[in-house]
Amino acid sequence: MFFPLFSLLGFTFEHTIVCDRLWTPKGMAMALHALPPLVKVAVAQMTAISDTNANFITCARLVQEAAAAGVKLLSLPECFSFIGSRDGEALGIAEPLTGPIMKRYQSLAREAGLWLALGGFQEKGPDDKHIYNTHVLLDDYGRICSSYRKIHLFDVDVPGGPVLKESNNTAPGSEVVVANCPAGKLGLTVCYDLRFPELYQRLRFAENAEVLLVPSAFTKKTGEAHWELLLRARAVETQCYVLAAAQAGKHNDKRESYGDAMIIDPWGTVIARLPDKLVTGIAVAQVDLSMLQAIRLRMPIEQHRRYDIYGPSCPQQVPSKGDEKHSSL
Ligand SMILES: O=C(O)CNC(=O)[C@H](CS)NC(=O)CCC(=O)C(=O)O
Repeated sequence: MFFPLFSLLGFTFEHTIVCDRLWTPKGMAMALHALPPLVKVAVAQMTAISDTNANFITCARLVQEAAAAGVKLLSLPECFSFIGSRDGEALGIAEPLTGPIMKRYQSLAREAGLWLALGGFQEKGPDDKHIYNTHVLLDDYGRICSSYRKIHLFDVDVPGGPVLKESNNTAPGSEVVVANCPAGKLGLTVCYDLRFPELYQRLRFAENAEVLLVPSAFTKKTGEAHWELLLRARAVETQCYVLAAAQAGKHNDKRESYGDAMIIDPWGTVIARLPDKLVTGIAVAQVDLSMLQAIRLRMPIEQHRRYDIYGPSCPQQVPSKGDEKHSSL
């Protein structure tokens, strides 16, 4: 009974839920407010190289394309500004967030009038040997709203693929970051973070995120095996939208990324993806927060959690009594 009903996602389903909500006191209160508007969002796919200017030109084109399509939030992939061909090359181009590279992207967001999530910027690090891999959110005036420094570094000997040791040149961040934007409450993450569900659990169940950003530069090998699987799992288990911008194709002789940028809804359905895994472009979809709320209301996994048995994956997850943040709709 339950699942066939759920499979009717769409206007009919949404309408049913909206009516259902009216029967609860909170639903009544909600009915007095307008439903959350549908907001167009997009993810970008590109092949960054070791030339910040060339990459900027590509990003500017994608931003203009997004603005022309009425997009309010565009997510650019990890390393949108630079992918080096030698180990440690990124150290040479790293800048503080107040530097000229960031200024150019700020102008881009302001001129296009859209929010721009810069999925992994080479931010000058704590010492000469390390950068931060920083996800920066710009608003539609080009102001820096939030920044998140990648906390899980990719030190992996990929089976059948390259050995990468991100921590050689990158220092990890230490904070979980959420930020409000017109598309909802964003959870900022980067690439390899995707493999650590505890972070996403915290973003949803402690920080109340609604849209998870996972800008990436996945390796070809691991992308083939895990990319879509992990993204859809994160969407389903958090009941969030997932925006996954991606690097794609050959950056240089040694480095190749998987591509397949996509947008997933809170039911786990891929609602937009680049038609070709290797093409440069954007994929556009609408974020519908009333649909997200409907799913959370009908399947209240937030209330069904048994922290008393298996413990929280982070202490912040345990709701304190009367904490509004943790109550369902
Ligand atoms: O090194 C740079 O230039 C920028 N950083 C990256 O591209 C990072 C670290 S090497 N890549 C990943 O995290 C891939 C994760 C991945 O592929 C997986 O989890 O399977």
